[in-house]
Amino acid sequence: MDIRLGNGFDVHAFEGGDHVTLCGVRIAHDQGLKGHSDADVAMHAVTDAIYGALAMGDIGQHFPPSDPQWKGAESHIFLKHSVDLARENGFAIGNIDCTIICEHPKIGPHSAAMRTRMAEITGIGEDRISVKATTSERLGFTGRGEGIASLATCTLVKT
Ligand SMILES: Nc1ccn([C@@H]2O[C@H](COP(=O)(O)O)[C@@H](O)[C@H]2O)c(=O)n1
Ligand SMILES: C[C@@]1(CO)OP(=O)(O)OP(=O)(O)OC[C@H]1O
Repeated sequence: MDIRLGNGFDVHAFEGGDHVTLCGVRIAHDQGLKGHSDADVAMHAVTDAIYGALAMGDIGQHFPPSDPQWKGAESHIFLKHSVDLARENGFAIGNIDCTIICEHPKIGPHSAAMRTRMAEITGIGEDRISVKATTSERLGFTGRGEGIASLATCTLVKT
């Protein structure tokens, strides 16, 4: 069986605002995330994990931050592109595991909605999608509340 493993990592800084979007779910917050797109740091990490498993570059190569077309874009566009690319190359997504690193907002109350939204976009079952969170114990840039980091892993299985 041909199984591919991919990983992704992304960081976005906080700026002024009243919400963040994580895994496609809008969460009210006293700050927003800075980015060319909607700055969905978690969905970007998942997207990069899929590109990584395919050995087909990264999100910035497919959607350059210099391209005004992607200004304010919703990140489901990027995730869907990576999923379509996987299918076109004969792969199905086995599973996705995403970790969000921040002190605030608390992710736990939103993780079910995040899994549901990612299942809608990827077309795989929620039982194959994990969204977890951790603080960094107040250490480093996430610990100081300067931004949010996210890690993701995925497997692709040859169909
Ligand atoms: N932004 C966050 C961070 C953490 N959680 C949940 O709290 C648990 C404990 O976090 P520690 O960093 O102290 O290990 C963690 O396992 C998550 O369940 C969260 O929901 N949102
Ligand atoms: C997503 C893109 C789209 O222009 O912009 P950003 O929202 O800044 O996000 P980043 O994680 O820096 O990835 C680069 C770009 O592909």
